[in-house]
Amino acid sequence: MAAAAASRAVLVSRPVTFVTGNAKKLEEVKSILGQSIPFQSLKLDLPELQGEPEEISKEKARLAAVQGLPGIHHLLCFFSFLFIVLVFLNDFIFVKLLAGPYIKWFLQKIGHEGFNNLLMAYEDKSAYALCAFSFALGPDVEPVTFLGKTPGKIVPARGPNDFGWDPIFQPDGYDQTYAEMPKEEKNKISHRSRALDMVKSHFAEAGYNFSTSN
Ligand SMILES: O=c1nc[nH]c2c1ncn2[C@H]1C[C@H](O)[C@@H](COP(=O)(O)OP(=O)(O)OP(=O)(O)O)O1
Ligand SMILES: [Mg+2]
Repeated sequence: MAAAAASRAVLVSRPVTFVTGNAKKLEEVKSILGQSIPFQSLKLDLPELQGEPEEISKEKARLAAVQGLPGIHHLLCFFSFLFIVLVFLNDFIFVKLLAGPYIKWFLQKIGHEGFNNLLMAYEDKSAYALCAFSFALGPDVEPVTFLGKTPGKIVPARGPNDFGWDPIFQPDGYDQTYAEMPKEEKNKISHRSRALDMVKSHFAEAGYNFSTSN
């Protein structure tokens, strides 16, 4: 009883460590979470892995726990991984492999226009934005993963060009791209906020009462 209370006290007195090198992601996480989960950020140079989103996310969390938090098992470690996957009725495999985990390189190499050109041959421009958070309690604990998804389509770039593929992604039910939307609006419906909702529920169910820490 006392031991359980003690270990919980350790948990609640530690902020979650959110591992990312991307300032824009961090900015969004800050405004989505507000005061609900105290966190600190850590920039680690992790390999950009390939494979299925959930597996990539889990493996990166595991690597972060080993690399960034050696021996500190009770510190919470978090990793975010996000990408966009284009889905076409008949070309699912092709397009999924084309973008998805490789979105970062695609953007660097071909840009927004290149993406649109690539899709010129297809009538269906549907896409979805996916966010995966994996939460590792330590290097030897299997990480838990939370996925958030927002469906939409790829359009010619509109809006400020200050965050990745925001200008070419228009969520379903909106006539603005992510980039054109006010930040609060994007944060209400984004893949990232949907994944963070699940993270919050998980912490609430597990009884981590972060608000009473420190
Ligand atoms: O909401 C978003 N709206 C627009 N673009 C976005 C979003 N979220 C990620 N992105 C971009 C950043 C990067 O070009 C690629 C994901 O790659 P990804 O490895 O997850 O990001 P990153 O390397 O910049 O940061 P990290 O240190 O967390 O790995 O999609
Ligand atoms: Mg990355």
